[in-house]
Amino acid sequence: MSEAPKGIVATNLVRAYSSGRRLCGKADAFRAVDGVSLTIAPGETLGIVGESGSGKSTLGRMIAGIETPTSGAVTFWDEHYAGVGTPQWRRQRRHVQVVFQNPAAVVDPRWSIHAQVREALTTHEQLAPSEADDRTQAMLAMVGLGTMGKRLPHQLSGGQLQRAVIARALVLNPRLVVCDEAVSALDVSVQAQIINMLLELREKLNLSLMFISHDLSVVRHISHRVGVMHAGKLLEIGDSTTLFDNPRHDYTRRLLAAIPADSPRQRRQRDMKAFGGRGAAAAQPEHPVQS
Ligand SMILES: Nc1ncnc2c1ncn2[C@@H]1O[C@H](COP(=O)(O)OP(=O)(O)OP(=O)(O)O)[C@@H](O)[C@H]1O
Repeated sequence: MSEAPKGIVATNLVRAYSSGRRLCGKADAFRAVDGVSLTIAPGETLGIVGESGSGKSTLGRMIAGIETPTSGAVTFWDEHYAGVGTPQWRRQRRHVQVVFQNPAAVVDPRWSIHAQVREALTTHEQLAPSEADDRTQAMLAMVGLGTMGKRLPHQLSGGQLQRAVIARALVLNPRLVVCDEAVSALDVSVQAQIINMLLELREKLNLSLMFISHDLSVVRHISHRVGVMHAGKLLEIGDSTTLFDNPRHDYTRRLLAAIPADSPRQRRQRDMKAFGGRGAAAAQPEHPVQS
């Protein structure tokens, strides 16, 4: 019997940047990410929270393989990331996709969304034109844009455009999607629709998700486990319910204090209303990894 897939394993990741100052004649460096180790299992959603500047996006970029760590390593289903730009890296890139906050910034305003999703697919796979069209259409239908493929980006709402960007990421059948503030720019009701769609697709495609967000209630809702970043370090990481109900660290308690204080019942009602009653509990990861 083959061994169970291992997902993502990050070990002691450090990313140092120059602070722009010189100390005793030497360039001074600070660590945006400072010794972070974590795992994400197949099918698991790991939420990452922390104040602005705590290193969440830098960590996400290293996990996605688009930023090279100063030290430490990421293995992706047992393979180390190859150097950025190498042929091996290009092969690995299709398995990990990133969805950022502003969809308008990452689409080509002159191309229809069908053309953009199709192009992502045909860049990585040699397909007969009709098969490329069929798979593109099926993916657009999966994100609720089945009738909108011919539209240009400016003919879509912000939420529809983010769906198109998600379709472009998922058409390659990635194993991991890093969502960096992926719903933060959207209206609350549209956020809930996109989150519900991600939850459905996560189950359908057995996706691993790294979900970086300032919005703790969304993170709580979508994540199996949550990590708290502060000044480049992972202060604590654990099961979502335990971390939110019983944080170990003072900093986490202060961060959680920013969530509107409502009772568990009110919270459930709010979640039911916004998310149709589904959440992290709806699907357990295939191979949960304990940190
Ligand atoms: N390319 C870079 N060069 C220099 N410093 C950088 C670079 N990228 C990020 N930083 C710095 O690293 C630190 C962490 O940044 P990062 O964007 O990872 O934080 P964040 O937690 O995602 O913040 P936010 O929630 O505001 O997006 C910040 O102090 C930032 O200014």
